[in-house]
Amino acid sequence: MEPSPGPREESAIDSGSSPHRRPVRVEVHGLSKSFGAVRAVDDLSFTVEPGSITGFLGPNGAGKTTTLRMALGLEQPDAGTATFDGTPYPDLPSPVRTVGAVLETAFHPARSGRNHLRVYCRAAGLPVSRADEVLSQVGLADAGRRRAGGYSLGMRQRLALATALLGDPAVLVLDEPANGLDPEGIHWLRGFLRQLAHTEGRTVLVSSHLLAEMEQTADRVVIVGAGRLVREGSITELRSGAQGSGAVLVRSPEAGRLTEVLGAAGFTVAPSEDGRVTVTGTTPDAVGAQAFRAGVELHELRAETSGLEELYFRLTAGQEQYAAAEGSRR
Ligand SMILES: Nc1ncnc2c1ncn2[C@@H]1O[C@H](COP(=O)(O)OP(=O)(O)OP(=O)(O)O)[C@@H](O)[C@H]1O
Repeated sequence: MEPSPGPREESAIDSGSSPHRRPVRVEVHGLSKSFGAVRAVDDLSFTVEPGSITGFLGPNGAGKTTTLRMALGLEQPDAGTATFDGTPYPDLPSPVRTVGAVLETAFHPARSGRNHLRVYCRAAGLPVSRADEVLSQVGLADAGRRRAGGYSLGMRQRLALATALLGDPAVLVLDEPANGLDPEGIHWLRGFLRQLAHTEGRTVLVSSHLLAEMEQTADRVVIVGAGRLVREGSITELRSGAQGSGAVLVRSPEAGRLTEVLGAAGFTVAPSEDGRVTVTGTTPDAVGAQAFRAGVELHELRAETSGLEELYFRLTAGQEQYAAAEGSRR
């Protein structure tokens, strides 16, 4: 958890639908960062829209944390910008009210969760009454008075979320918030993030290296590998291959001619012996249109639906980066 001190403001904040909170769009443009020979983030651009959950997906070492740290002004980029409605984090007039972040969870073990939050309130110039409000928001109203050192991992994650929510921010940036949560905790987190994004209209950016988790939580995903953008789009688009992300499976009694027609039209075609043809980098609509134009009979035409996990691995294959001394960084 990173402190995000802002200017002193003592006005009251309501959770839920605060009048001061307006939708904020996050824009990352051409962001790059190297650590020695490691290009952690490489000319990365994407956007995060209000009212939805965007999953920031990539294998270990893909550059997710570095990107989030740069967006929050904790790391200086070599090039590029990350802005919140056009303003970089360090220039926001009231950062704590605009962006809440959970990057790593560190608490003073002897301090109660409530005290931890009250310290943050004072540092950020927020009314200390916010501590109790956010504790009940994350379901820690009772546990808030106990020592944070005795909290379970799930409770720590909730406390971290509560800290991020103190300023009732329009944007939430969460780095692997489901790490170590049990299935019940993950279920709770999913519902909570949906409430924040879909009901309250906040902009939610959540990083993860697990596609399965994001598939159930996120509306959109930004997939990175080796610091570069490999795919950006909605889960539905990814799943259906509507953006040309997946493979299209076609079956035809004229597979040979179909292969020729599609090949001539510039598609990447892989015929198999049983009359099936796999076309990559396109959509069922485009393949169907070509076949129709050429008068080729089709018996089956569908997006490869089972392959989201496979697609993710394919997109990010071999793109993990491992630092020479992984344990010694940061
Ligand atoms: N402070 C640093 N010094 C040196 N190398 C770093 C530093 N921070 C990150 N790196 C390297 O940059 C690359 C990207 O790391 P980063 O932590 O951003 O990836 P990530 O996608 O968040 O991975 P993970 O899911 O493992 O947290 C890795 O090779 C990492 O070792």
